[in-house]
Amino acid sequence: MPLNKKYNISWLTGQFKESEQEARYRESIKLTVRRDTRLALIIVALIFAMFTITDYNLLGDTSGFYALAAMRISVVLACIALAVIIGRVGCLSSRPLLHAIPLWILATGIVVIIPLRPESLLTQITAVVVATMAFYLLIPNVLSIATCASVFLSVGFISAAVIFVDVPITTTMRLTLLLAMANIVGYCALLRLELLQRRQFSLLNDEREQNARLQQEVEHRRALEAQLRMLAEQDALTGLATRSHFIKRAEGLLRSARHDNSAFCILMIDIDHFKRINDSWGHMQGDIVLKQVASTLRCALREVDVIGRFGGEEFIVAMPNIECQQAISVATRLKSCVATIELAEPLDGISLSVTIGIAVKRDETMLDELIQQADEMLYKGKRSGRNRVEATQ
Ligand SMILES: Nc1nc2c(ncn2[C@@H]2O[C@H](COP(=O)(O)OP(=O)(O)OP(=O)(O)O)[C@@H](O)[C@H]2O)c(=O)[nH]1
Repeated sequence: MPLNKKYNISWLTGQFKESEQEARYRESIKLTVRRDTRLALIIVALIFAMFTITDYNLLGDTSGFYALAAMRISVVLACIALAVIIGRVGCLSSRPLLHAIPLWILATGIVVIIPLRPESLLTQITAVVVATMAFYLLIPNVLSIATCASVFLSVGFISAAVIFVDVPITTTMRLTLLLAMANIVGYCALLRLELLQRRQFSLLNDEREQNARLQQEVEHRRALEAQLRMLAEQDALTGLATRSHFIKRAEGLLRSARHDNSAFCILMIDIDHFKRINDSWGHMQGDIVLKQVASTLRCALREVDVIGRFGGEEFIVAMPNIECQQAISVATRLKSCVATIELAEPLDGISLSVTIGIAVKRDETMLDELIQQADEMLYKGKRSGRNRVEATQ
């Protein structure tokens, strides 16, 4: 699809067909238009003022020269005043008719020269052609207004030439043709420029929208990734580490312990007769007990200890820098903490207990061996009557 059609740009005016889109575009070029308008006004004022020298050469110290000079000074002052106002309060690019005031002033100024200096007609023709080009390309404005101002200048100039200089018909026709050509070239050049700028604006907007969508997608994916990571690392019921995440972290602790030749223990903790709670009060109440035991154990451990849910009502702890006797004391404390848990209704009155098996690192013991040893100690404790701590020798 052609870009003009895709972006809804009129091929005749070079503007967006939708007024809102056009307003957005104008807003985006406001600063550039302001800067360019001021610059153009100052340049035009300087050029217009410079012609006073040729006026003096032609007219000398006459009243005609002073009338012309006064007119030139008014135009130059009007241009400078406008440049200052635009610098202070911003330009009127959103109101093209008002924004075109400099064009009307200049066009009128050029046309007024003819009755004041009829003999300079030939020189003025060049000035009108240059001014027409400047109206289209130098002084920023929308195509339709630039065209109106340029046509006003051309028609005004030809009319003044016919009325005040009395040019022959053939010269008038040549002049008309020349100015018509200048207008057509200026119109086509500005139309092309307007189309290109609006296409560029639309492409840039498309790119920005795509980037924003991409950014959203990236953020969404990141959030999903974090959610997945949490699901993989954190047990949904108790908030403790999942079995796989525990193994990963415990491996790291054991590696460091081997490297530093420091102590390391594994504790396997199992709630006693948990099935009875489920059977008597249902799984929902069982879940509440699991959560409470998990948070009690977590709070009773050090920051460096890693605790995970190994499965069902079984928890596992990796403890770095702790010797067997200290581990037994910790396990005994954990047992007491669990025993003091006060359950809410309907479980109030039930006292909980846990059995704990401890395995202590020997020189080259692997993690799975330690877990197995802790498990054996746990079942030794269960067989010996529960609510106990058993450790490898
Ligand atoms: N509510 C709840 N129960 C669970 C969950 N996971 C496992 N269980 C239950 O935990 C119970 C474990 O029972 P057992 O292995 O016989 O152990 P126990 O009753 O604690 O007996 P001992 O360990 O020998 O003292 C079973 O009833 C399982 O259904 C869970 O996520 N929520």
